[in-house]
Order: sequence, then C-alpha cells, then structure tokens
Amino acid sequence: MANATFKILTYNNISQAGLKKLPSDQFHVSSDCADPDAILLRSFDLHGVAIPPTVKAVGRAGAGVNNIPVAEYSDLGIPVFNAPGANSNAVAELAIGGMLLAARNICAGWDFARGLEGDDESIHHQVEKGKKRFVGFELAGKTLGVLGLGAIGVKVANAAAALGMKVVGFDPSMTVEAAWQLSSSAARAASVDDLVSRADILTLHIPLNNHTRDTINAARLALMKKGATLLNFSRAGVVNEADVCAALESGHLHTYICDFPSNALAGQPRAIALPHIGASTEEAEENCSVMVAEQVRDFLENGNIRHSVNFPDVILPRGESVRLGIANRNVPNMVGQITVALAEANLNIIDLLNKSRGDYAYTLIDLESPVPAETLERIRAIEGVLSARVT
Ligand SMILES: NC(=O)C1=CN([C@@H]2O[C@H](COP(=O)(O)OP(=O)(O)OC[C@H]3O[C@@H](n4cnc5c(N)ncnc54)[C@H](O)[C@@H]3O)[C@@H](O)[C@H]2O)C=CC1
Ligand SMILES: O=C(O)CCC(=O)C(=O)O
Repeated sequence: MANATFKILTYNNISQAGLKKLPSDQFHVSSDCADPDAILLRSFDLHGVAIPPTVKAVGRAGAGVNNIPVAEYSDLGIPVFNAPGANSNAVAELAIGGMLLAARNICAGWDFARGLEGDDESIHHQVEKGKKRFVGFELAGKTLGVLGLGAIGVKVANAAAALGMKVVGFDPSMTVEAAWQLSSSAARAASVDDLVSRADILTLHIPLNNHTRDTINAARLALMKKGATLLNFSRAGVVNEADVCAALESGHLHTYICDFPSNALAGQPRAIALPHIGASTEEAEENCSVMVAEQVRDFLENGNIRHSVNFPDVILPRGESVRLGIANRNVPNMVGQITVALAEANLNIIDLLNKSRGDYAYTLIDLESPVPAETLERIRAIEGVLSARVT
C-alpha cells in the first residue's frame, strides 16, 4: 500500500543495517510503542507478554524462536519470521573456537599466565615449569559428533573435516539443501545414542523445543566416551545442566563449553560459559536484521510471506491491484467461503495463491477494486479465518 505508515516496536539491539530497510517516511521504529504493526526482536522473551491486537507480524533477527510463543501467535494469524542461516557462520566459527579452547586448555593457560608475577626472567622460568599442566590434544584425527545438521551444524562439520577431524552427524530431518552442502567425508550416525557414543567431541546445533529439551541427560552422558568434550552453542535447555555438572565432577565428561552461563556452571572448573555471543558479530547482526526487516516489510506492505516459522511461503508479484491477505486454519472450504464473500460483493479476482503448512494456511488474493469494510468483516467472521488484511 503506497505511503502507508507502519509502527515497528523493537526489543533488543537491532542492527542499523536492517532498520535502514524501513525508511522513516513509511515506518516509525521505536523501542516504546503501544500500538505496533510489527515487533522486531532478538532474544527478548515474549512468553507471557500480552502483545497489542494491532500486531500483524513478529520478526526474530536470528535463528531460534524458543523465546516466542509461536503456537499462540499462529492461532491469532500472526506470522513469525526468522533469519535462517543469517548468523550461522558466526556461530560455527565460535564452535570451532570452543573446540580449541577445550583441546588446548586455553582459558586455564591464559589464567595462569596472567597471574604470573616477578621480573621477565622469573616469569619465563615459571612458564616453562608450569606449562605441563596445560598439555592438551589435537583436533586432527579426533571424532566430532554433530547433532543437528542445519545451517550451523553443516558449517561446523565442514570446518572440522577441513581440520582433519572425523565427522559423524545425526539429523533425522536434514534438508536436501543442507545435505548438498555437507562434506562427503561426514558419516551418518544411526541415532542420537549412536552419535554420542562415537564422539570424542560432541557439538549441539538443534533448536530448543518440547522434543529436544534435556536431549543430553545422564543416560546420554553415560554413553559418551570417558574424557569427552561437550559443546553447546544451541540453547541451555537442550542439556540437563545438573547431569552435565555431575558428569564433570565424576571426570566422565572432561570439558563443557557453552554459550549459557549459570550459577551451577560458575562452580565448575572445567566448564567454560560464554555470554551468549554465538551470533554477536557485526556481520551476523547485520545479516539477521536486514533479512528479517525485509521480510516483515514485504509482509506489511504486500502481504507476502517469506521465511515464516509458522505459515507457508506465499509470494505474489505486486501490481496495481488491491490485495487481501488471509491467515486461516488448514480445513476444507476456506477458499470457497472467502471467494463467495468476494463474489457477493461483486469483486473480481485477478490472482489467488493459497498454501498450507501443517494446521495453518495463508491465502493472497489480488482484486480489481477495493474491498468494502463489511466484506472484510464478513471474511474475518468465517470460522477458521484467523486474520484478514487489505494491503
Ligand atoms: N548461540 C547463539 O548465539 C545462537 C544459537 N543458535 C541456536 O542454534 C540452533 C540451530 O540453528 P541453525 O543451525 O541456524 O538452525 P537450522 O534450523 O538451520 O538447523 C537446525 C537443525 O536441527 C535439526 N534437528 C531438530 N531437532 C533435532 C533432533 N532432535 N535431533 C537432530 N537434529 C534435529 C533440524 O532438522 C535442523 O536441520 C537455533 O535453533 C538456536 O537455538 C542459533 C544462532 C545463534
Ligand atoms: O540475537 C542474538 O544474539 C542471539 C542469537 C540466537 O541465539 C539465535 O539466532 O538463535
């Protein structure tokens, strides 16, 4: 819709590169807005937050959406967008860094070196005497287990293979695109249990949801090789932290490297917890904000859906026509009832695209003439229609 002004509420620090995609003559972007058309956020937790009824879209400038009540928004017909792959390189590089931290005892060694006192000759003497405490191991030849072969997992697997590691992965829902990108040297584990039992180093790159919570628990830790290393740049909840601490204390697990500090981990000398910086590079922040801002803008202006986690991709090229975007339940006769309402208002359809995804569907309809308010209300009142909007 030309000259529309949309209000965007931001939580967290959204990179300027993305905000520039929302020109100020058409978008009011603010961290304080009572009636936003869309919300842009990173890790802010929206669970339990009552969002205003004006909200039409939510954009997560990142990958994980466990901080967003996606099912609740689906029932309101609100698409949740994310930025698949946009920060994957940043996380993959940090995961490789995490492996090196563990393999070469870098944090403990650096701590020791920074604590040395005396003149340089004395420091040199203490270094040569003390360094035997920090003997590590090389990555080449070790087996890396990768759980979750999506955007991040595949990049970690390929980088590890290039470092001479043997890579084994498990992902029952790997996409064809990810499979094309994965190094042909990577082996396929038969199950999570098989994967964890084969790994010298296990790295987790799965989303946190009801199926993946506590994936690494006492039983799985017991299957791991004695002295193995666990990396978690996914989410705190995909491991059972108490079980990880117990495995560190028994010595069965040698090191736990993660992006999620906690009081329990602070008391573990062989746990290294970074402050959720996996995606904290300028490049990743820009990529995520640009991708999600463009997607939210296209939805607000044209009703197009691209990279939503709860609705299908539905994209129609935009002409001069009036456009109607309808989110509905994926049940019979939705398009039938909608087109009857349009026909009875004497509205001629120029183009129509309807796609479904699981329990939900989305319909874009281009019309020759404006939709009267009562027709829009009639469509909204159809059982199964979740939201309807003219753009
Ligand atoms: N530390 C940080 O700052 C960041 C953390 N993340 C976390 O990493 C996760 C993965 O990110 P991406 O690779 O970009 O997502 P992605 O969606 O490209 O890949 C996730 C993969 O996990 C697989 N998967 C899901 N459940 C599984 C299971 N039970 N067993 C094995 N595989 C399973 C999926 O099939 C998919 O291929 C995000 O959901 C997020 O939680 C992502 C970006 C930054
Ligand atoms: O925005 C961030 O820094 C967190 C990134 C993240 O965890 C994700 O993209 O899933």
